[in-house]
Amino acid sequence: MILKAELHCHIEGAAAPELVVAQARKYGQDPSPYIQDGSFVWHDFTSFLAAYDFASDLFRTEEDYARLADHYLTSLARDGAIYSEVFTSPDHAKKAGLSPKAYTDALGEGMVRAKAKTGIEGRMIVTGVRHVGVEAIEQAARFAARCGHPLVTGFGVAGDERIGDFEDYVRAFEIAREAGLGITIHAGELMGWESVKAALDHIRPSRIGHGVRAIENPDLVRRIAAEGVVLECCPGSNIALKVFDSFADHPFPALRAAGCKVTLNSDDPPYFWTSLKREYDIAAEHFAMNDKALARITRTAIEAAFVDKKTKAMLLTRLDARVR
Ligand SMILES: Nc1ncnc2[nH]cnc12
Ligand SMILES: [Zn+2]
Repeated sequence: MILKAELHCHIEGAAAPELVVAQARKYGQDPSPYIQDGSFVWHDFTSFLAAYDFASDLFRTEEDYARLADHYLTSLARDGAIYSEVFTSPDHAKKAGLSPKAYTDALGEGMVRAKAKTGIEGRMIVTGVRHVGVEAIEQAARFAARCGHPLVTGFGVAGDERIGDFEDYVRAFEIAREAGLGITIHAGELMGWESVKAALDHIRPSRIGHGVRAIENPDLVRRIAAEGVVLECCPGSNIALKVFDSFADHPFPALRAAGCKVTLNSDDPPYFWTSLKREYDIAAEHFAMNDKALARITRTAIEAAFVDKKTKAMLLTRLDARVR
């Protein structure tokens, strides 16, 4: 099995429908508007967010979150992943009455449990959510900067890209950068190349969440390649959300051929009927990538990981031992 690494997965969005149904039962909620026949139901980005928020609101206690992280990382490890970064969302936990610290500690506990069973290394990227607002994003950055949790190594912004301006997030990212956190921001998913350019100009991230619509501007593609910005690509998500019509139309191969650093990620796997393993399978089937090329994708992800040098070296050694 090819060893894998993931940089872009929202932990609330990784909750399998069976787990969400069990949580709904636990809290006396009816999941049927959002889950039917064991599958999430939505039809566009707005209704996807509604299903996502419904499911997220069913994780309320520390044990709920510990189990969620343990469940997801353990399943990733079974699919050959040796490293996982997940986006965390203190705003979701706050709604359930859990402090950002209790929420983060709980997810960290789940990661420790998964590592004990499988060896998978996990890290957390605290995210602010665009459609919650600028003040909440800055609060999330301040929390990320001062929480001191050893597994919190990054800060990012996700949410509805159609809302808000990149300039508005500069302060939040400065707080995070000053604290030594890795920086990534969603751009070029729901919006076009201008959004990716604005993210680069204003936020100066080392990685972009998605970024795939940079393909609309060849100068921008050249800039991404020249600056070595890493793209957290999520092809299965993009097709499910109709960002592109089909895998044949997906720019992953073109971006890679242009010298951009690309990685493979699942985003919100059960919502998009995917998994990290399926993303690698998609790349093999639709982008004609052989095992060696896929191992190079894993290497790119580990090299771009928000993780200490010693752990990074250990992960690369594990990868190289398998590739040889
Ligand atoms: N695909 C996505 N884009 C933006 N924000 C998200 N939050 C969860 N999934 C997301
Ligand atoms: Zn995402």
